[in-house]
Amino acid sequence: MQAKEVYNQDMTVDLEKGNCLLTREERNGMDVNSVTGHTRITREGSWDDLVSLKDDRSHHMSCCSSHCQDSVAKNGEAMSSEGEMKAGRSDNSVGDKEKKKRFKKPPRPPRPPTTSPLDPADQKLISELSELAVLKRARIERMKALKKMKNSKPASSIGNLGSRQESTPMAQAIAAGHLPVPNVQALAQTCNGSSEQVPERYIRTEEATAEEVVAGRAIPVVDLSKLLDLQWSEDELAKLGCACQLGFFQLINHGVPDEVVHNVRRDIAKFFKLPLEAKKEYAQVPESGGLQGYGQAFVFSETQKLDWSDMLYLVLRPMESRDMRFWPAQPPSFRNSVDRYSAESAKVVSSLLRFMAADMGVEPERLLELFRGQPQTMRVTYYPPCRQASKVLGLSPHTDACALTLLLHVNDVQGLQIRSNDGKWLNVEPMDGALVVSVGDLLEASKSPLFESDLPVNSELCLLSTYVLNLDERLLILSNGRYKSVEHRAVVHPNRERIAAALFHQVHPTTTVGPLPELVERGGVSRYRSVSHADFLKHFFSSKFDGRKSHLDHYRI
Ligand SMILES: O=C(O)CCC(=O)C(=O)O
Ligand SMILES: [Fe+2]
Repeated sequence: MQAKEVYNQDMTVDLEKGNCLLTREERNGMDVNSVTGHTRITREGSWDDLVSLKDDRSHHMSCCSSHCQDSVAKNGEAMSSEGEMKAGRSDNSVGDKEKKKRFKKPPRPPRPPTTSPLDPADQKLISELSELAVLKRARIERMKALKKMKNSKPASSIGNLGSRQESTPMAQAIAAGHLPVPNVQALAQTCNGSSEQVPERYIRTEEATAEEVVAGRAIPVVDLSKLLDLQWSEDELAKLGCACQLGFFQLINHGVPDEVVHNVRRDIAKFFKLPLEAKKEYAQVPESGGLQGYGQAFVFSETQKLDWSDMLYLVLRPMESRDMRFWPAQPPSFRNSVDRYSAESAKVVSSLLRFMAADMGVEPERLLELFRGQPQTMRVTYYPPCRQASKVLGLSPHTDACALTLLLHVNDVQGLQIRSNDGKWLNVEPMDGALVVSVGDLLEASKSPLFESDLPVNSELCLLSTYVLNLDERLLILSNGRYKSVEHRAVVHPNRERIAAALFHQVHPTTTVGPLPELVERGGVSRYRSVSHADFLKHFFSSKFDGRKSHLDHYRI
């Protein structure tokens, strides 16, 4: 069964075509952005907001406009030069208007009806020209942006990051200063196609071989359609509660349409198949220590061991935080596919949070308020095959510094492993049609001595849990002390590439994470220090992945 809800429409921007309509969706009192073929910009405000939103994005909208593509269809060269003219148009806008008045084009004669379509060779040529034109436009945009960045101060002045976004993941990563490292996909081609050994910096003998890996123990399965169905809801809620205590589960019947999943998988896979130079159009900007874009992250020293993977990291929500310079325009449907998947996933997360609130005995609306704007980022990780697969790691052990992660296996290659209580690694098999959900650091609570007893968990006990969020002076509990953020890592396959897309869901930037004073007052044990969400992210982005030690334990008292 699919989750169905009624939406009110407000505003839609089609990134591929540059059309702008108004759509707004509300779902159970919370903004939920969703599209069917369009990118939707959901804002509290009005048309004025829409106008001010145009700034950076307008380049992309115009460069990818249907008008532009039309020109390509007729003349590829004309397309690129028109694109370049557009780039410089703003300076001469008055003159242009005058010219337009004087040289008003006569109306086009009606097109004769065409019965015979172009032959396949012509069509292929047209589509190749169109792709080239889009690539060229993207390169121009990127060069302009780089130039702008070089001339401006590093960090806070990058792209469309304003002061309001100081605590976004992107801003934190910029402040952290990640070091650039070689492209692993290219390195893998060299190593796999010859007898060349994998460079020493990738050899992880101690982790990769010393710890035991067990297969065959499945993680829990939660059915969202059952949660939404009164007949099954109670039983399924109990399952969800248990699953969150374990920290990882497979979510089936999640309601994300098959077509949306299919498209995003297809386009992500296509992006990583592009030649290196084309992917680099969207590279991170090392000069500024940026995290967004194509590259790697979490490398802070020249001697640090490196992961056998490349990534594409994008801020997806709130929509005004998007920096389209880093969003691939190849394949042409990439942006639309990611946007639709982002919107559908945000809906899934809202549903899950409601049920989690019910499981914790917390008012759903108050919990959802912490997630307003639905902050969401995406890390797509590409793990090339490696002849010495057992000696490298695709992604070092870590916990996710967010509230909830939705992981999509872009292809069917297994590689995710989670740390079990006995310290062994468990393989997580991708399940057809499922999303892997994991509890992040923000939803974790330390084990309070109270919860080690057999007392039932209810809202009174929630007050005694150790991890809470303080929003605008009001204390709200995010976890009732039961949920767990589990350490996990990714291994690589000896002869198959693997791709996984993780969507991280954060709380609103103004939120403060910290222990509940009542806990201390009532003689409980406070296990974590209070910290602003901004500092929480800052620390996450400035430490290398090192299991739980790297981040969550930093806040333990
Ligand atoms: O590739 C995977 O399966 C895991 C990815 C992951 O843990 C992450 O991106 O945080
Ligand atoms: Fe992760």
